[in-house]
Amino acid sequence: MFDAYFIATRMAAPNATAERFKDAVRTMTNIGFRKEIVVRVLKKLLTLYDDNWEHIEADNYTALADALCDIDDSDPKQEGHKKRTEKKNLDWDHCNKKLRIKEISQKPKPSIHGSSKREPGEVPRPQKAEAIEGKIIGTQLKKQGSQIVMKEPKKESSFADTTTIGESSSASVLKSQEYHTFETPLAVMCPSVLEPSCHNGYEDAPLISGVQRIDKKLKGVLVAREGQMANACNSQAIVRSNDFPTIFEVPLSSSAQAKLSFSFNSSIANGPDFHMPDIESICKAMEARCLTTYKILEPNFSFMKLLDDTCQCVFELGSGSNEAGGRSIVKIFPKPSLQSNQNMPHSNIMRLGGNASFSGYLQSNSSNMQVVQNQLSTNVKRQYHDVNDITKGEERVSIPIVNEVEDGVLPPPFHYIPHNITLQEAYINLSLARIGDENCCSDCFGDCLAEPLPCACATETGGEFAYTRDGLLKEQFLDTCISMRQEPLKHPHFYCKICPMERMKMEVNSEKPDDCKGHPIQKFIKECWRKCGCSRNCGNRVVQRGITRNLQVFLTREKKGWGLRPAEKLPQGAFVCEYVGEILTNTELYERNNRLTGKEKHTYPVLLNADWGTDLVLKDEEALCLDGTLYGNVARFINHRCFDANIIDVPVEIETPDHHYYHIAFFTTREVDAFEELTWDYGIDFDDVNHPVKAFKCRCGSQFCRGKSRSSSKYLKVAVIVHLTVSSDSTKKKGQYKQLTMLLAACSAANIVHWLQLLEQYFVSQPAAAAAAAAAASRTCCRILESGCQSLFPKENTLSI
Ligand SMILES: C[S@@+](CC[C@H](N)C(=O)[O-])C[C@H]1O[C@@H](n2cnc3c(N)ncnc32)[C@H](O)[C@@H]1O
Repeated sequence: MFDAYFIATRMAAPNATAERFKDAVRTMTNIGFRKEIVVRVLKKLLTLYDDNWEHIEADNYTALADALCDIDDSDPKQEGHKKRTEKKNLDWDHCNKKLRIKEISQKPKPSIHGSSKREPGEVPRPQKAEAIEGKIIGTQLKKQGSQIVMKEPKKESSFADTTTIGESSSASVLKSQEYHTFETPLAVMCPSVLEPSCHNGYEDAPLISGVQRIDKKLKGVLVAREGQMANACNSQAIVRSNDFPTIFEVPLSSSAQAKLSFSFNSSIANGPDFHMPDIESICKAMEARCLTTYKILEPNFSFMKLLDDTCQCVFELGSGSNEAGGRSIVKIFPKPSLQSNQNMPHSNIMRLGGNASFSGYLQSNSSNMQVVQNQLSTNVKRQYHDVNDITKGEERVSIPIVNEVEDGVLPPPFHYIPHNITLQEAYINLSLARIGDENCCSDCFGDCLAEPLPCACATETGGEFAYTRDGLLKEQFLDTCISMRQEPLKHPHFYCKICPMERMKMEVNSEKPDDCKGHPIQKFIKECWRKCGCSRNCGNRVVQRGITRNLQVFLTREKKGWGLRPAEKLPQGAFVCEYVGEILTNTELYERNNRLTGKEKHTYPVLLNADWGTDLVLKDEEALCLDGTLYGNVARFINHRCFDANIIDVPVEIETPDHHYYHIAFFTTREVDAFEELTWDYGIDFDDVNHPVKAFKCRCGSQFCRGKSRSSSKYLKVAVIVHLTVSSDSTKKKGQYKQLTMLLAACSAANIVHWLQLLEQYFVSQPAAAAAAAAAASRTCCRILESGCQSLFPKENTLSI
C-alpha cells in the first residue's frame, strides 16, 4: 500500500541526486519518520546499494521504509525509540500498516516477510532485515505453516494476543491499537473498544478479506488497502464461529487505492437466521433512506457513487493528494439485476439519461461486482427503470419505455409516484370536516351522471358536470379552457397583493419584489369524493381513478429528450394523466432550482396559484407548486409545444373545497392519433431570465413557436417594456404586459406583421376561435407600438399596418 500512498509524490521525482535525496527524506518524514534517522539510514542504504537510486526509489521507497522500520523496531537503543513507543507512534503505525499492505499486495516486490528466497532481479535488502527469518520486523510475525500469526509487540487491550489469518486470504490481521489512527490512507477504522467476549468467537476464524473483529452489529469498518480489489469485492467474507456465520463483510466499493466494506456480527444481530442482503438491495434501501432522512434531493444521487467517492477521499486525505480524482480510478459497479437485463432491448450495456444529462453506464458480467476502468464519466447509475412498466405497478395500466432512437438508453432515474406527496414545508388541510354539504353530494347514490338533475358537486362548474357520460371533458368546457390559454387577454385575471412568486425571490435572493404579473382566473373541474354518497364508479370521478389509457414513454427524434404518447387513438376531451409530483412551497422550489445547475434543471414545475388572489397575504407554506423532477409520474415526460398543443392542463378539485391545493389533470384538446406525441403548452416565457427554471431551445415544431428564435420578440418586448414604463406603472398594466409579451413571443418571424398574419391564419383555420380576440390582441399591440416605440425597431421591421 505504500505504492498507493506514494503515487502522488512520485509523479514528479527529479533526476538530480540532491533532489532525489531531498525527495526521499521528505517522503519519509512526511509519514512520520524523524529526519535525522532518515538521513542516516538513507546514507547507509546508498552505500549498500552503490548509490543506485533506482533500488532505493523502487516501489516507492520500500527498501528505505523497511530499513527505517528495522531500525525502529529491532534496536531499542536507537535514538528516539523510547519516546516513540511510549505513546502511539507514527513510525510504528506506519510500519505495521506497511506490513499489512505488503501482506495483501500481490505485486512482486522486495519481500518484507524476510523470506530467504529472492525473486530474480530482486533488490538485496539491508542486512538487518534479511537476517530475521520468518519474522516481520516491528511485529512478531511468524509463519506457521500456511497461516500467519501476528502478535502485538505491546499488549494494550484485554484481547488475546493472536489472531489468525486464513490461508487463502491475502489480508492481514489488524491490531486493536492500530485502529485509532487516520493519518494515512491506509488507515483502518475499527470499533474502538472490543468486548472481550467477541474476540474469542473470532479468534480461530478464517478471515477472507481483512476485517476481523466487530464490537456491535452493523458497526462500519473501513478498510483501505491496495491491490486485488476485484477479488476482494467479489468475495463476501464470512467469519465462522462454531455453528453459523458470525461475521459478515459486505464489500461495498473500492478504488485502486481504497476499499470500503461493512462488517457486522450476525450472532449479535439475528443469529443463524440472518442472511446477507444483496448489494443492489442495500443500495436501494440506502438511497431511499438518504432521500427521506437526509433530504438528499439530487436526482443523480447514488449510494454507490457516494461509496466510490469515500474511497477516493480516503486516498486523497491520506496521501495529501488531490491527484487521484478521475484519472485512473477503478470503479466498482453493481451488476444490474437479471430481471432488468432481460427487459432490455438489444443490449446489456445501459446508459441512463437520454436527455443528455447522464452519461454513466453499467455493464454486466457473471460476478456480482465488476471492475470498470473509469474513462471520462464518473456519473454512473444503476438501472432504475423497468422498461416494461415505468410505473413499476403503481398505475392500473403498464406504461412501457420505448426507445427506437438510441439503443439501451433509459430515462434518468426518479421515483415513480401515482399521487402527489409533500416534500416538507407545504401545508395541506385535507380534513373531511372542511367539506360542507354544499361541497359534496351526500344524498346521491350510484352514478351522479346518470341522475336526471346534476348534484351539488356540479355547482362549481355552473350547475353542469364537466364530464360527458363517456368520461370525456365536455366540448364547451374544453373550449373555454383552451381559449384561456391561447387568448389570455380575453379572460379575467387576478393580481396578488403580494405575489408569492415575487416574495420568494425577495426572501431567497433579497431582491426587491415586483408587482404581481397577474394570474388567470381558472375554470375548475370538481369531482365527487369521499363525503359524497355516490359510488367509486360515479361518472364524476375521472381524474381520481388514475390513468386508464395506453401510454408509452418514448425517446423523441427531435432531441427533446423523452416524451409521452398514447398507444391508442384518443378522442377529444379524454383524460390522459395527472401532473404528479412533490408538493413544494415556492420557496422550496426556488431554492431547489438555485441549487441545481445546467442540465439538471430539466423539468418544468406547475404552480398551484388558483388561490393566490385572496385579499390575505398567503403564507409561504400555502403558496404551492408541484415538481415531478425527483418524484413524479409519466406527466414529467410531457414536452412543450407552443400554442397549439394537443393536451391541456385543467385544475381539478377533489379532496379540498378551497383552491389552495388541487390537482392538475391533462385532457386532449382534439383527437390524438395513436403514437402521436402528447404535448402541452407550458405557458413558458422564453425571454424571462428571472424564472427559477432554465428555459430551453424550443423544438416543438409549431408554426407559432416562440422559443426557436427570439431576436424579433426581444425587440418587441423591449418596445413594450419601454412603452409601459413611460405610460403607466400600474399593476394592471404590468399584468397585461406579461400576457402581451407572451403573445408577442409567438412572433418568432422577422416582424410583427408576420406575427399578425400567423395569428390570422390560425384563427381562419379554427373558425370557432374568436377572430375578435385576434383583432383585440393585434389592436393592443399596435396601439402600444404606434405610441412611440418604432424607433426601437430596425427599419425593416417597422410596423406598417
Ligand atoms: C417536463 S420535461 C419533459 C421531459 C423531458 N423531455 C425528459 O426527457 O425528461 C421538460 C424538459 O424537456 C425538454 N423539452 C420539453 N419540450 C421541449 C421542446 N419543445 N423543445 C425542446 N426541448 C423540450 C426541455 O429540456 C425541458 O426542460
